[in-house]
Amino acid sequence: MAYRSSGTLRKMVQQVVFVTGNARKFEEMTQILGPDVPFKLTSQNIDLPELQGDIIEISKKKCREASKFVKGPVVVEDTCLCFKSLGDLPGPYVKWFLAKLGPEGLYKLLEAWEDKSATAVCTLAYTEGEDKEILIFQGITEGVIVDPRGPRDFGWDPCFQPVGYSQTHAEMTREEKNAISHRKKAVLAMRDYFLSKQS
Ligand SMILES: O=P(O)(O)OP(=O)(O)OP(=O)(O)OC[C@H]1O[C@@H](n2cnc3c(O)ncnc32)[C@H](O)[C@@H]1O
Ligand SMILES: [Mg+2]
Repeated sequence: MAYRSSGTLRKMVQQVVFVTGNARKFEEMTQILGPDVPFKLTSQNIDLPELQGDIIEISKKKCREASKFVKGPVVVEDTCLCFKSLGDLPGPYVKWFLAKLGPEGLYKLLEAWEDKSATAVCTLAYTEGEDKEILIFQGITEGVIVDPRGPRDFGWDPCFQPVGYSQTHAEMTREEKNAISHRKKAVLAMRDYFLSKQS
């Protein structure tokens, strides 16, 4: 626990460690949460295994692994990109597809398919400790896979264009992406959980 000064009151603030090897995830999560958060978020870079299975199962196992290293409240995130025409693949395996094919290759995977729709799914798994329950918070954004446009500094952002927008995630400013993203929805669900615990 940490103490935070709030006016004349001193409130107990829970420390939560975000275990991730991806600095951009932490950066976005911090920006989405803003300054007034019901917990204090720090990050720890531990190389967790890339697991197989469905997304909830993967996220829970990942959280349990992380909780063995962090003695206290911990959160992990797993992000999927699911192509409707491909039966939701690459899904949780998008990291490897992206590493081998790049955003162009992801777009080309759908060349033969008329339906280019895709779902970005952000799953947060949180636990208070190694032997405690794991809670899941999920955020989903619908989009289409397009010929990549915009900067290449974060994952598959250049080839993901959210429904209702003419820009890819990569072409948006960070604020624009954070205002609508899969990550925003999951992070705010987690924040709401902490707020509800406080009241
Ligand atoms: O240590 P962890 O948190 O697992 O970080 P990671 O980079 O391995 O992340 P994942 O296992 O969740 O794999 C998701 C892949 O999708 C990428 N990715 C995650 N969130 C993204 C986002 O909002 N926009 C674009 N690409 C994203 C990420 O760079 C990975 O290549
Ligand atoms: Mg990973």
